[in-house]
Amino acid sequence: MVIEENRIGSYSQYYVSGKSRRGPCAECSSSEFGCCSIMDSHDSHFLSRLFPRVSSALIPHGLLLAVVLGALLCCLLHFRPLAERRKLKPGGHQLPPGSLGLPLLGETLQFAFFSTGPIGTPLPFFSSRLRRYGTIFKTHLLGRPTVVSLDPELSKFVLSQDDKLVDVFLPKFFLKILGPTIHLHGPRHHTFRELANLSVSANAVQKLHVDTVQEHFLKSLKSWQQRPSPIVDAQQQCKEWAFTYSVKYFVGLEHDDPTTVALMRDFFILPTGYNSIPINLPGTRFYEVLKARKRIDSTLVGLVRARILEARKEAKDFLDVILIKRADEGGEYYGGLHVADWISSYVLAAYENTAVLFANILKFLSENEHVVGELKRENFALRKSKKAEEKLTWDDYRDMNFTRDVVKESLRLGSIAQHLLRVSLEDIHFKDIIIPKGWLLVLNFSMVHFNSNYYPDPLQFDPWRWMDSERNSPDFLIAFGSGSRRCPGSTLTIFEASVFLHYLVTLYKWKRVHVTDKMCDTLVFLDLYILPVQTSNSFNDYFWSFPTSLDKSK
Ligand code: HEM
Repeated sequence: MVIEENRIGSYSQYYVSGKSRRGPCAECSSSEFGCCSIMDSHDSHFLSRLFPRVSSALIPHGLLLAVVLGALLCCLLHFRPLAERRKLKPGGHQLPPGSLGLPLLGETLQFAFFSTGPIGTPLPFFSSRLRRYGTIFKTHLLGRPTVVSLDPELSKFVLSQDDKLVDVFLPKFFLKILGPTIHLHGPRHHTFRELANLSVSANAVQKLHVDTVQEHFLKSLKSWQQRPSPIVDAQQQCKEWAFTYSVKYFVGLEHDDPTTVALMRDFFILPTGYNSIPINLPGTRFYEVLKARKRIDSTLVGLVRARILEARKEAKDFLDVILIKRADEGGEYYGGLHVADWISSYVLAAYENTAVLFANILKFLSENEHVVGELKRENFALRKSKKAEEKLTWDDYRDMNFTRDVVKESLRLGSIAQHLLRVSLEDIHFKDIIIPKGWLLVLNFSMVHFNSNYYPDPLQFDPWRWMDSERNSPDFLIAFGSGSRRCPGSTLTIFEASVFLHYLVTLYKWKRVHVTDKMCDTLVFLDLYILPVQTSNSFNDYFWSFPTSLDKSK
């Protein structure tokens, strides 16, 4: 009988293979199966190294013993971190409570099946463990021992340690889909952030986006209205709106430019790769995704090269901002492919999340008539103070308090970035907890947003809760992450969504006719019945006054 070792990743699986029931011992060539010397004297034997003092009396029950020992080994290896915990106790730090699940697999399957659910509801994987273990627990996911944090303090602490105690965790195949920019460090990351400040910080939004966002919206809403059917696939339209606006301000392409259309087709293919099997063979989804990625890169590199030749002096879009900085500083970071990759990262980060936010807002509003009433009150009052075609100013936006609260509440209840993944580069000590080096950290925000200690009656869509000044701080909502990688697009996002609501409620009457909450974490698919408002000042022209046949289809 031989016990063999089979190492997979950092964890070990051991299995027992009987060479023969009554045959010679594979190690010492003794004639009896399970000879005593295996246990007692052959130091080179794997089992004897592990269990040098096992009594020879047990040996006649070799098979049983092998099974028991095998199981014991599995348990020992599986609970190896518990041993670490014992070692760590003297220092006063312990691993958090929780279960590491099955050997190797851990709780990855439970995570895959139960960490999705309809928008605005707690995810079962997290809520069941929250009940059992509290806001910080250990588990084993994606082949790694893991600590899950539903605790805002720990999550913010971890995010403040980016590039020091932790690093972003991304499966390798994600980098192939998203491009290397998503994983920048050090000076390259600083340059990337500086560019973000120049183009989407609060200052930049005031200077660069106030008019263009509105012009783009009005064009898009008009095109919704010109469709043959008044029923609009809101999810798709929001995606197209958010995408075409990103492409406009990042590289200056108009929404109907053939290059925009080609880029949009390819960008919309990329997210289908997140759940694909990463096998790059013709006919697989992953292969199609990588082909789309290549087409995007070559189109963007072409745009960058053409713009370099144009050499504009004044920045009209993000690409100009980059190229002016390139001319000032030069340097290795500004090669065509790097610049193209920065742009594609921005476009991806900007359009995907914004589109989901818009669709979520529409869903929540369609379920909360009283909120729409208050939104109309605030926005019609503002519209009344302006001439018919006059655009909103930044000051108008600052006055749209309730509208912004609707956006924040939608970010809270519909948590878009459900969790961020990090890996620990060193042992991390937080209060009495230790997170050992090499462990995965899952920082979940949706459960923080559902925590009644922070948000009374958390499942209720209640924009008024944001009127409370204590809660009204940007730190309280962690929809945009925290620390050095906190989303640079937060101001732009809230501005865009507020403007979207302003024009939607003042120029259109609309109603939800169909919605599907698929079993996926961040998407809601809904159709809207949308009509232009005849007289934009009419408060009574409320959006429920639709043909009865449509009312029934709700
Ligand atoms: C609803 C809208 C949005 C949500 C919920 C969102 C959420 C987030 C979160 C949570 C992060 C942090 C990722 C991490 O720490 O690993 C992030 C990063 C980022 N976001 Fe957003 N985002 C949104 C919109 C935007 C927009 C409009 C832009 C573009 C202008 C943008 C650009 C970025 C970029 C470039 C990063 C990477 C930052 C870095 O690595 O330093 N996001 N976003």
